[in-house]
Amino acid sequence: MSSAHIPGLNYTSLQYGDHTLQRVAVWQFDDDDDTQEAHAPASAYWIIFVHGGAWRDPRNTVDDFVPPVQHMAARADLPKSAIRGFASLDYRLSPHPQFPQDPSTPAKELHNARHPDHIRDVVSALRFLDGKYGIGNNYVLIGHSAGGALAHQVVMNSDASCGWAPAVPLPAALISISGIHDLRGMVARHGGIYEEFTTGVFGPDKQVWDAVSPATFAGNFKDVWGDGPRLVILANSAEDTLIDMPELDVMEARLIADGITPIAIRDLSLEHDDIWREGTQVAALVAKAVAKLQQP
Ligand SMILES: Nc1ccccc1C(=O)C[C@H](N)C(=O)O
Repeated sequence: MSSAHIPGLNYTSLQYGDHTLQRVAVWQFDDDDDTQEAHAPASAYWIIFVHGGAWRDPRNTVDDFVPPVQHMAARADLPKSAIRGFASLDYRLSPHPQFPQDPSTPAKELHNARHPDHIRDVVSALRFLDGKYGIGNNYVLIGHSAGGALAHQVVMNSDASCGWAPAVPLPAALISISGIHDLRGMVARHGGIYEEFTTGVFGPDKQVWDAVSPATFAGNFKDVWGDGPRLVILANSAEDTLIDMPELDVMEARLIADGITPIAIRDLSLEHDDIWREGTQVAALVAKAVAKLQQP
């Protein structure tokens, strides 16, 4: 029994491509079957997670969502009637200097991705889930750290200025936790390892960094998102030593400029990766999003 098995939930691991990392983990309530799916109320949501790890850290996986799912499954304010299922997306990773791979590593296990491979995979995974479960726009997309950049990029992908992959239905709500939103600003403030992974993933051209960064997106978030609730929650922890508050501030200002007022939460607790590892706060943010979406 893997750690991904959670009491009361059915766990499935599915591949959306040939690479071992092109996989999604899905948890559904035990008594759900496809017939009931079809009759789920319109105000029930899929809760979909994109893990972080600077686009490259092999220690971050689909399993990062297990503690939050455990907490969500136990919350009275997230009843089965409000949740269609939980999913966690993996995507191909860039090389990590601390985890070199043997040259004989098969292609389907190699970590040699470069932008836009990561976002293409995330969009492919969403298309795969939509095809299998008919999700449409009825989902809350959560990203942690680099996953926060990827979650915003799912929306940006529908704009002609990006267009990395064929468009997919956009989420009803987006939650970016400790999200990376502005590569140029982040690298200017911290340099070092931040510059190393940014250059490794996106190359050295800062104009490319601006084009891919949610805070400096060439389009307009409200326009590209179209109709729907367009709910955004940005949440950071003051105890996070990897992602600082300006990374949230700049995204909040950007969304307001585009006509979307996000909910900004600056008082999460815990260190960067302890936020998902502990899980309670992620579950609470999802409960907040679902409550907002269900407000008449
Ligand atoms: N998510 C981040 C955000 C900002 C700075 C670093 C990270 C990292 O994930 C570092 C990771 N441990 C790495 O070595 O790739």
